[in-house]
Amino acid sequence: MKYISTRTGSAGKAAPIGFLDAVLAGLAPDGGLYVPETWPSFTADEIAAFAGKPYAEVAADVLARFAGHDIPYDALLEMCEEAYGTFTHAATCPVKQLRPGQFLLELFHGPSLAFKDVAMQLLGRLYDYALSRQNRIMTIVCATSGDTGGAAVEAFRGRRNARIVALFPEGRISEVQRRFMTTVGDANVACLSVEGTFDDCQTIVKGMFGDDQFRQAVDLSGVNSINFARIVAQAVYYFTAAVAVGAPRRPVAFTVPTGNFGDAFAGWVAKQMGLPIARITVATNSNDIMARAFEEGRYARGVVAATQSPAMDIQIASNFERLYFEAVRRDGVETDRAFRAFTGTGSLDLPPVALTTMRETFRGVSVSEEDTARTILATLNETGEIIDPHTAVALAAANRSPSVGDAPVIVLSTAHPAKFPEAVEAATGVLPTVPAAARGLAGKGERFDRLPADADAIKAYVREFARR
Ligand SMILES: Cc1ncc(COP(=O)(O)O)c(C=O)c1O
Ligand SMILES: N[C@@H](CCOP(=O)(O)O)C(=O)O
Repeated sequence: MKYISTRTGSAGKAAPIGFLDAVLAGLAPDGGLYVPETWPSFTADEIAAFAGKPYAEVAADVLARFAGHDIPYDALLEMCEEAYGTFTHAATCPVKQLRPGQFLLELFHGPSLAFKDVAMQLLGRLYDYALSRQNRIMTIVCATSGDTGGAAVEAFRGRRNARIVALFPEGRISEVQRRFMTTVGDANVACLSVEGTFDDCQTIVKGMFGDDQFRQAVDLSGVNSINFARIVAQAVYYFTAAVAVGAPRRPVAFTVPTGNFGDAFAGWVAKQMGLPIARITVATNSNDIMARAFEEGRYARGVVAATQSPAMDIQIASNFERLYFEAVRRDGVETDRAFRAFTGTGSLDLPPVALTTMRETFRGVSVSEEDTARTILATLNETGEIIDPHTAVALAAANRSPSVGDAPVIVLSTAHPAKFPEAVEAATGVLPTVPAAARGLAGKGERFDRLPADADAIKAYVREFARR
């Protein structure tokens, strides 16, 4: 299995590469994102056979379709078993019924209490596998609106073959999110509070990949959802959840709280692989670029607003480029043109045929702050569940969306409410119970630096860190 860039055929000319090379590369040298040359698939019988299997086995089966000959199956299975052994729930990502036909997929039982752990715990092990064989130490730089950073720090802290720098937007993430990153003492971890938005951090990280000299000097890698392994690992829970509620015998629908569009795109990947997904509802807060794109046919950047679901305060959704590439029939030259134009003007009109293709799977719903808070309260009153504000955005969107036939709706619950105690308390008057992973964070000393959103200053910081 080879991987190509979404800008394949453009002047940048990125050559097809294998799975592990694509994992370590982050962004392609032409600025595009890696996708497999063809999408592998499962038969309905193979999908049905996932029912009742341990999560780690399903993960290894899905990953094996993408890893090709790069990693033997036994090694993959061992990595998956180790990765999901760090989760505190026996089912790893359990499905819980909320109401008739409506389910929550709990993705927050990992070490940093957010869905990012599902992929990141695996990535830590994939990097070890690849880099120890190459006797190489890479520098990972990740941009975070709160959760990717904590999960990445948890996954890579103390590893010999990687060092990690997490950039987070100053004052725009919750205290618990920040402490998951800043309270670890490991020498291979650095955290940087950036005076800007998540979009500023993400643009700076992408710019680093475009700077050949810098990329080589620090041996740069990226674990944001630009990394294709993140997407594959996140596709796994679409299979396990769908099978738990009756797929492939019947189609299912998903509602996904969305920022960078990695998680929703992972659902699209599962559909490509044969999972009968009737619809993926993309739920956003008031940073609604993705909801507007599907509803209005125009992908247009707005100004980032701070909300009670801060991890979704994003106005440039990296993974939309992967969907666009597919919707324009894998025309890399057109994708390159479109996303260069978007970078320049901040807006992109979707070609009608591409929009029609996207709407075969996706619809967008934007949810207000009031509706988010109301949903947290109503869910507690009606079901006894305390949900976090990101999950509430998705649940509010699901409650507002017409059903697709009798397809059950699975709402992705992407973070533990204890990561956002202020928002939960404001909505309900109740503080969520703090799980063991977050206990004691408040009493630990923090270690982070501060810089303006200046690419050169941040590159100099990363260079210095990589030299240590
Ligand atoms: C808790 C939570 N929910 C939802 C999202 C949005 O996911 P994505 O960026 O994959 O769209 C994020 C950030 O990625 C998050 O941290
Ligand atoms: N919401 C994310 C933003 C980065 O998303 P990623 O999936 O591309 O890593 C966060 O919490 O950091």
